[in-house]
Amino acid sequence: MSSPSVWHKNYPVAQGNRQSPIDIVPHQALHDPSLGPVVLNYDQCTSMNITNNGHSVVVQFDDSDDRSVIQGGPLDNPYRLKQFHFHWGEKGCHGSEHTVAGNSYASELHLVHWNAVKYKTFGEAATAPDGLAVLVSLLHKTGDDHRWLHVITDALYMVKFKVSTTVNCFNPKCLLPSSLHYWTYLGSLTTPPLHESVIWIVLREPIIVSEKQLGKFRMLLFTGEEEDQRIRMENNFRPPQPLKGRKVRSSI
Ligand SMILES: NS(=O)(=O)c1ccc(O)c(NC(=O)NCCc2ccccn2)c1
Ligand SMILES: [Zn+2]
Repeated sequence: MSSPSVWHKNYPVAQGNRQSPIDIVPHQALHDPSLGPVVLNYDQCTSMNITNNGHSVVVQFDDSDDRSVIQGGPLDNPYRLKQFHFHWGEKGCHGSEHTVAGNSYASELHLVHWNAVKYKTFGEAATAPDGLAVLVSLLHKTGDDHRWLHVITDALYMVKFKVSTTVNCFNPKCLLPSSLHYWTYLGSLTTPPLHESVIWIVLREPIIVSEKQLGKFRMLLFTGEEEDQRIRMENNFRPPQPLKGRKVRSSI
């Protein structure tokens, strides 16, 4: 598992001008009245499987048509939902990738979408400046269980190693906060290949999850069943990157 500090050796774009994540400073964000609400049209049944890919746990969706899309807000086209995944720490309130006024959260959910109007495949979109849109939900650890996150955390024991299992009819809308107020800025993938192709939409309101639910993410392994070394999957987050003059806009 290579660490973020050495990524620039193989991926020079790691030191580029629109890298993610960033620290969001709310009072420095520009309120842009032209920014409308984000609209989520997620079809109930396009989820397919949940996979431990050795870097995170990913729920993949059928993106062969426009049944599950995000549109509006900063987006000029509808973007198709392809997958969602999480980033988390090893304890406490560290583990999110984006921070807010220097404060990090215990975990962060990324809902990854691609611009299927302008590009033929996800791979092509992933290298285009307006190719991807990632919707972010910050996970705040307090006490109570999140009533829907357990659907995911209860499946994690099945993907402890680098394997996949099916997940039917999971609508990720249930993992979002009640308010869809957001900050938005132009950035990149937060893992190699770090392509600068992401329009980031970070929801302001965190969702509340429990220590128990977070603990289930931390029992995942980076390693496969056949490997003799067992390395716990934790701290799979990149720290905030330089803003390099970018403006963060807010929807309210
Ligand atoms: N974290 S993120 O920016 O939302 C994001 C979204 C879609 C992606 O394909 C990726 N990156 C990704 O899949 N990279 C290939 C697998 C990988 C993941 C982590 C480290 C090294 N390689 C990141
Ligand atoms: Zn991510």
